[in-house]
Amino acid sequence: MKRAIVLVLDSFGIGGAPDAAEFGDLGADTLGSIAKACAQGRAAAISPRPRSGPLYLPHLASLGLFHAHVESTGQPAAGVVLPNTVLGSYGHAQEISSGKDTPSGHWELAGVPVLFEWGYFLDKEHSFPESLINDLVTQAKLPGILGNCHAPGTTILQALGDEHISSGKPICYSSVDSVFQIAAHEQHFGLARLYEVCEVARKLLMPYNIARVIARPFIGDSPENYARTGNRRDYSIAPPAPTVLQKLVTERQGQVVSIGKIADIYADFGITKKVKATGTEALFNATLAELKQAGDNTLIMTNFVDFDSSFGHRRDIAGYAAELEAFDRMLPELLSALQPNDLLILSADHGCDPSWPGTDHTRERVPVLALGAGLSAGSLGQRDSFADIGQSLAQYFGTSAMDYGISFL
Ligand SMILES: O=P(O)(O)O[C@H]1O[C@H](CO)[C@@H](O)[C@H]1O
Ligand SMILES: [Mn+2]
Ligand SMILES: [Mn+2]
Repeated sequence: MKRAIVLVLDSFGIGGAPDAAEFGDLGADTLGSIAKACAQGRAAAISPRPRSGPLYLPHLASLGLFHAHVESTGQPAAGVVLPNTVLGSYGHAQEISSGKDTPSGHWELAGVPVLFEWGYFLDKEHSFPESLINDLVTQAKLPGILGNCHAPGTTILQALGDEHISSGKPICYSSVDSVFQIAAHEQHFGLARLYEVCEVARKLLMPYNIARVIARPFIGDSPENYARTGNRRDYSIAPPAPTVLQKLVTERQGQVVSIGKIADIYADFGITKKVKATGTEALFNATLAELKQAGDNTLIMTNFVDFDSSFGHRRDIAGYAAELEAFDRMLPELLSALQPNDLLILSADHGCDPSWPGTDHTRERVPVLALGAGLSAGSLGQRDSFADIGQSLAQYFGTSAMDYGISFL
């Protein structure tokens, strides 16, 4: 029986990208920076997850996480003792896609790097062309829009949430990513209405080559308590070539189970079942439940978005550390549910170093932690593309080969 589980810890980079300087990210290292802050006593948290002291990830360590990090950066993570033996194969992968965004990272993981340039809204103010705004206002029957700038998604709610509610104008914003994000209140504006507006925007943005429109619904009644909800929805374009997910479905009649926002990121291509869940525990439990009932030729792929959206972009080092430690505590249950021929892969789609200036992603290598399917314990070394994961999955499931990547199986 062939079953693979791919866990994408969104934004969990391990430094060391050879082209980091081109992105202004030389020295960015999500894991290393978190470990350093923890070792220096700068990452204590009280709520929602109390933590203090050195970063404690014993199960990820036994899968080779810190070994991979040392090989990626040449620096041991602060305050961490490397285990003498590891259970699985570990390596670090660099990205060949042009961007450090979520679709690029995920598509490359699935064997399809993004070698073209996305469109971007580069201006930090007045970011969107007037004709685009006019078309959106007309076609989606809006009284206008707010925002029209680069912004972190939480602070823009504090600034414009009240005006949004009183005017009925959605809040449109972007970042260094190829995104058009639309925030609107779930009750006052309406969730279904927000999704409709996003669909109109998705069509209008096709000529601009924008990777994603993102619906950012929120709740609350004042700037102090406006909060985004789990009803976020990402509208991606189709991957530029068939991913390993699609090949598994079409060539092997396999099943691909999306947990969290995976289906959104692949624009539903190659997905046979979608499971939504909000929060790291719920995503993890959904993964476990799917694993327990998965049959032959099944790929379960989960995106753990909170690392990125709740902690990385928020530059919340203690929160990121606490979330990693919580994830680590969940791992044994998954490891014990694996059957001998199952293939487990843990990786990430880009970095988002919470100690880095600004609030954007950081260009980094990602961990490749793999267990099962006859892999022996030890280093997989440097992987020249995230696509090595896609190629390995192609080999494992016996699909035709991907155009990119070298299998580590
Ligand atoms: O600040 P928020 O809304 O979380 O936005 C972040 O999320 C988007 C997708 O990763 C990026 O554009 C980034 O800026
Ligand atoms: Mn991401
Ligand atoms: Mn992000």
